[in-house]
Amino acid sequence: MASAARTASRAFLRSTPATSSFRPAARSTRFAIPANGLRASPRRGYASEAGPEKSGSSFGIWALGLGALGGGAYFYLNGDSASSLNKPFVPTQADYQKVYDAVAARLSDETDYDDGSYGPVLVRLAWHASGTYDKETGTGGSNGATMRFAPESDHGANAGLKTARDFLDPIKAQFPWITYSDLWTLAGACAIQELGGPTIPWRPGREDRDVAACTPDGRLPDAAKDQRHIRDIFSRMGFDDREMVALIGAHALGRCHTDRSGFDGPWNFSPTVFTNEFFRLLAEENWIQKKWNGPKQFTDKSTGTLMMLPTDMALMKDKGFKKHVERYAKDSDVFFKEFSDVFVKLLELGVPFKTEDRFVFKTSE
Ligand code: HEM
Repeated sequence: MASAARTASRAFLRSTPATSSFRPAARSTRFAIPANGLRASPRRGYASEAGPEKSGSSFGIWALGLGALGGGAYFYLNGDSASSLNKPFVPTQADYQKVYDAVAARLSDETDYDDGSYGPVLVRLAWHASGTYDKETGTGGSNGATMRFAPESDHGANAGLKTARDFLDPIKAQFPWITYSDLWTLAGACAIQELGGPTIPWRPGREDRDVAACTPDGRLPDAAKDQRHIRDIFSRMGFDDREMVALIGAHALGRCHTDRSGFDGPWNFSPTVFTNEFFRLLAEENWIQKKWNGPKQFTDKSTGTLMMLPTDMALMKDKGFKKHVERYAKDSDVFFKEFSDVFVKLLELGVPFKTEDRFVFKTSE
């Protein structure tokens, strides 16, 4: 069970600040909130829960009206249990919450993997799907889910992500109306929330694209490099120093695998709980180069069981980055807030949304 994994993992925490369990008060609301962060009235915006299934013969007019309004309606003509044959299916916030719940349930059921959760690899899938964005050309980003296809699936940086894609296949089969690109990003938001992180307001609207939209290799960061490389890669996506550091704080979750990246080990003692431990350890531990027959990485002097990548260490070498590492190490609430904002931005890069409203999913108990 994910909650059991969480409990076990929390026991590993050495000195997580009390504030690390911070959750914004809005996390349990099911209301849509607009992109500017202000709360909107319930059921406003993207799609009404009173869907067209109920409108019978007026469907044609209804659908035309929706199209004219650019309402982002989806038409799913076969197979969903909720919609009878040949009637359109327009997903509502409640439908996306069902997808969220199914991902959360699967996370909670499938604990016989890595440190007890597929959550970290789902976060990495959402990030690698989105982090190919190039603001100059408008190419890449989460719109398209082109990592389903070679050559993108075979890019070195994406090694191991088939595990995450396969994990989501039964969810896609259960909710065939959702696009892969919406599903992968929704699952990333779900994993952050379910692993104790901040709420990640999310909105639908991504469309799957074909193999022709695959991005060229080399758009994702190379962990062996330095701060210049981090700035090159992340400013191509449109992020500033503060946002770059906040995003890399996702290394609170998961671990490196020798058969994927070549690197080895977790960044902290609670790899299935979202915390600011990555920053605290980066700022406070004594990190030494690991002696091994593998790529250059660093290990903590105290226990020799944790790891940092060269790019993680670069965050402490660079003045512009270091001040944010120290801010986040000191204040978990600030990290949670700024991570949420920038993760939302990452998942939305280059997506031609038709709605301003975002959903805040209810986290499982
Ligand atoms: C300089 C930027 C970054 C570099 C060089 C980098 C590199 C890596 C590497 C080498 C791994 C290990 C992969 C494996 O062996 O399984 C990894 C894992 C991971 N990364 Fe990053 N990463 C970066 C930024 C990010 C960002 C921005 C996020 C999310 C917002 C992220 C989330 C993760 C997660 C959650 C894992 C753990 C996956 C697992 O446990 O399977 N990373 N990263």
